[in-house]
Amino acid sequence: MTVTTAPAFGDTRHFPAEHPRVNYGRIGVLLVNLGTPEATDYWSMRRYLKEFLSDTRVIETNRALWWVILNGIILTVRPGPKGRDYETIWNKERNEGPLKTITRGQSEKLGAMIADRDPRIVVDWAMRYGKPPIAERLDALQKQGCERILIVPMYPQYAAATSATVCDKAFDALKKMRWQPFIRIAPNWHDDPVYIDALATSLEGHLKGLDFEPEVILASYHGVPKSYLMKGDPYHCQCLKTTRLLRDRLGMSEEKLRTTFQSRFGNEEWLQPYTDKTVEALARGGVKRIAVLNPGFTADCLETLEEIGGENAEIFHLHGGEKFAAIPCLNDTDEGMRVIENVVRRELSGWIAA
Ligand SMILES: C=CC1=C(C)c2cc3[nH]c(cc4nc(cc5[nH]c(cc1n2)c(C)c5CCC(=O)O)C(CCC(=O)O)=C4C)c(C)c3C=C
Ligand SMILES: [Fe+2]
Ligand SMILES: [Fe+2]
Repeated sequence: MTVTTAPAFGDTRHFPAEHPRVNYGRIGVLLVNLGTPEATDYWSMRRYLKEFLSDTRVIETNRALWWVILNGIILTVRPGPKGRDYETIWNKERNEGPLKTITRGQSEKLGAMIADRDPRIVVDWAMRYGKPPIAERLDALQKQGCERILIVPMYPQYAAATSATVCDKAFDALKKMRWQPFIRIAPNWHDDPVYIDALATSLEGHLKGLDFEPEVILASYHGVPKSYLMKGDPYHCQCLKTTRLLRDRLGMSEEKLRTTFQSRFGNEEWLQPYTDKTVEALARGGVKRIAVLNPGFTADCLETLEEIGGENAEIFHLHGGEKFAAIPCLNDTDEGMRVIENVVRRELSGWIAA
């Protein structure tokens, strides 16, 4: 049969009967965040931590030595207490971590926001560790006819331990595909004016809702070992730039809005100043009121809700601080969605009409 006009997506009328049915003509967008355990019990926590901490992009320590430390100590000692931490933030209604609930929400809202733009676009989401895995969602997008897929690592600042490992995993999956979709990777957006504006609007809104004015505001980012910076990872500089642009946008001084790094792991030196040590020093130094925001996290999770809203609030109060506010992440709020939509629309250019 001769095809005279381009078929609509999924239109298989022109396939000879003996050909397999193949969908085509669609464009996929895959939001990928870090991942979260499936449950808070010891074995679920252990499975999650094992997958996460076996990633050579996350832990760059000598393989043989790390295998002994991971299997001999960490996977025995850490799952129990960390599972109890997850319990405190768990979404009981959906029986999942908040990172998953929020990422799903972002994907659904983005789908609705760009459907009007081009009906060929399909939006989906995946997790680098745990479920749903990247390979499964890439496969599902391809089965729906996505010949082109934009992968969006959900990190405003690039780090090999986060953004690059998403790409590694996606390309591992592509290696097994006969008809590979064409792939684009969305770049990080640490200095995008839409992102800086969203952070500023969100922060101003939350500050207005407080019954106090913070003397100091910490922009706390997830840390990485200092050695990663020395090997050329741009993460540290991108975090500092985000805070600087936010400070400029809000007209705040360097004393008032400061960068810190949290979630230190192991004995190596990580990026400094450390959030917990800064919170303690501020309280000890007589500062009574602080707020902490997490510009590097696109979704609230253990590290923001429990570590900042729980642990660090406790440290502050324990050392004489009085008022502590943990500012929520952008999540799937209007401001947060504006940031994601802006990145996605820009990176789809050339694939969809301007
Ligand atoms: C040990 C090495 C780790 C590096 C390097 C690291 C970098 C890094 N992580 C995030 C974002 C998140 N990390 C989260 C949890 C988490 N991170 C580590 C370790 C490293 N992270 C561990 C072991 C854990 C699990 C909890 C624990 O055992 O302490 C999360 C939260 C996930 C959730 O389910 O809520 C996020 C998000 C970034 C952005 C980053 C480097 C830039
Ligand atoms: Fe982490
Ligand atoms: Fe730097």
